[in-house]
Amino acid sequence: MDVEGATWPPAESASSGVKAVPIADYGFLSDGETTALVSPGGSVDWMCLPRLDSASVFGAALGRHAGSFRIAPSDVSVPAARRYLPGTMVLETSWGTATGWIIVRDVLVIGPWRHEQEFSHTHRRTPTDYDAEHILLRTIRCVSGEVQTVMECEPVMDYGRKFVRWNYTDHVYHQATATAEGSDIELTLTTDMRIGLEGGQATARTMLRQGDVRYVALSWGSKAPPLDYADAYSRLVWTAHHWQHWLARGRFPDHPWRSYLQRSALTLKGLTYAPTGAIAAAATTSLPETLGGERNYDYRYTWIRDATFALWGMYSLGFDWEAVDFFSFIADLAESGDELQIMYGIGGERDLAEYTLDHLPGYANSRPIRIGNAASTQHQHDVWGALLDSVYLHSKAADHLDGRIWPILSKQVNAALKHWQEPDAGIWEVRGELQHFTSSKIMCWVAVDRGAKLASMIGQEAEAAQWELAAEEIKQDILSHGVDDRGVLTQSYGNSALDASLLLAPLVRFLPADHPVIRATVLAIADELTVDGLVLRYRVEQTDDGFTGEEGSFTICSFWLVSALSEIGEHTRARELCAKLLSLAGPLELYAEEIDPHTGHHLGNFPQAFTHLALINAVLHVISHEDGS
Ligand SMILES: OC[C@H]1O[C@H](O[C@H]2O[C@H](CO)[C@@H](O)[C@H](O)[C@H]2O)[C@H](O)[C@@H](O)[C@@H]1O
Repeated sequence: MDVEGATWPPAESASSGVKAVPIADYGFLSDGETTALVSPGGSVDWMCLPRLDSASVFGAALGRHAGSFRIAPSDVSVPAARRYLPGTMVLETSWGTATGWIIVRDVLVIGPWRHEQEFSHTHRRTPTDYDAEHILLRTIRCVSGEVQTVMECEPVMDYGRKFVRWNYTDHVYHQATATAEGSDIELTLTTDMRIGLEGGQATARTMLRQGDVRYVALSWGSKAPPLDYADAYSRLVWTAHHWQHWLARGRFPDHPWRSYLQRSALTLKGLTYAPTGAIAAAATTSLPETLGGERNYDYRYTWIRDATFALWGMYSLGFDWEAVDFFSFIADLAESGDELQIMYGIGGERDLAEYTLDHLPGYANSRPIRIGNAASTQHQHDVWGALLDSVYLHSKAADHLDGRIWPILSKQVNAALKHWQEPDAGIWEVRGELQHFTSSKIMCWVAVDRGAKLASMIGQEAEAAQWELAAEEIKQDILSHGVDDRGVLTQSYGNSALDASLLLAPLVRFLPADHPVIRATVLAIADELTVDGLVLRYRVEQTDDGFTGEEGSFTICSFWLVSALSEIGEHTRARELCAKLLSLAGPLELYAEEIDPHTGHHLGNFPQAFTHLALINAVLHVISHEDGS
């Protein structure tokens, strides 16, 4: 962790006096298998190996003794500038010192597909042309003057519990390996700097002069690391081009807000676990929703809801291959015969039993740190609608429904029909008493409505007619029990609380956007469920969600409000809110789950798919109105 926070010196750890890095100041790296967070101070404070949901090897974001990997000038802790190389996931940090300037570039390396002689042990989807190389590469270039530069690599395996032992290899002073008892991970550090081994730390200190270049590669797989700068540089360039080519597949409007759309698309792709097609909800666990509070969860899993909504966002930008992979992931799971869970491990694991890590202090002393997620065994009745809607969207455009998917889908429609009258934990996964959540019932309507449309698309007319009738019955039930005296959709049957999940009603076309119930609901949420214009999920004092403490505004809900305001014709309000939300992005245009409406600080796991997918939908809504379409 940085000793000085860059733009936000917030919560101070009582035990250490060290300031936490503002969550949204982290840079996000991904190779489609694992992810990393890099602080403004040049420290990799979060990386889990070999998968993004494995135990961390760098865990300083949750406790400064849990491992970090820093490259920076010896005497400066705040960089001059940071950016992604345009259209890529290559992070560039520029450092100005009293004596000169260096530029550090960080990347998780992707190279050409390399399983030619033997099958991959992890990939289940159709092979692509590219593959993660399992290398975290950091390059340094001195562009003027001279700069004393330090590298400190201190991994601690198993979330900071297993200290490593370093050993040199035959590449004298230029390569060393790190292992820890009880851990399968072997790390190899290769560099053209001279490494010293000090306990659990591999370090280098060197004076770089104008024109000097250096690299450091940390690798953990079978692919050989670069042995010289030229090789390192060409791998960085290959990876940069890979991201740019991927991005070029999308359709982005020629608009000042384009970069937010592009960063969101890259982030969603970066949260995708390429071997299976699963999309993780976020790259982290237990970044807190309230500083010092207990609302800390593990998001490194794939929720059907989050992932299918993400595909919705990607689809609007022209990306559809990711959907094919994700549907195949779902098909693998569904064909095993068990009921569809609301979430899975990114490798398809069903058991995500939750436990806490009590040895870590947590981000800004926010405890507990949770691994696993107890919500995985919940009944959340929106899940069938989320899946059906996503498949419908993709099938409608292609005018084709994959034969493998149909039996799975019809099973989900029947599940919605069987359970829609029962209470559930809802889209917000409350851990209090089950309720008749109105938004869950709306999503059951979505499941049956889309099921009917898909059935008709493939000529199953009898089923289509039956489901159309059933969908209408659900709709009438909602309108009879889930609307208050003001004509506003309520959080649950018989309870007049507001809930931002009802902003989905116009977005999923439950009722036409000019219907009085939709207009009243959107305006009530805009006026009564906001703090400084930012939307809360619900009022914590009105909702038994099973936790204590406040939470910030939920950014997905604020972006949903932008889309919903657009839908009901409140274009000026929609645009103003959208502009405000974009102005609250992190310096690298990334978002966590929540924003504290009083301070603008980002809270919760990071970067979060939910926020980025809703951003895409909101921005496209606003831009399409500007275009007059
Ligand atoms: O509010 C309590 C719940 O918070 C988390 O769930 C939230 O994040 C999920 C992943 O993005 C999202 O699908 C869900 O709609 C959100 O409410 C947490 O994962 C739950 O365990 C927790 O009960």
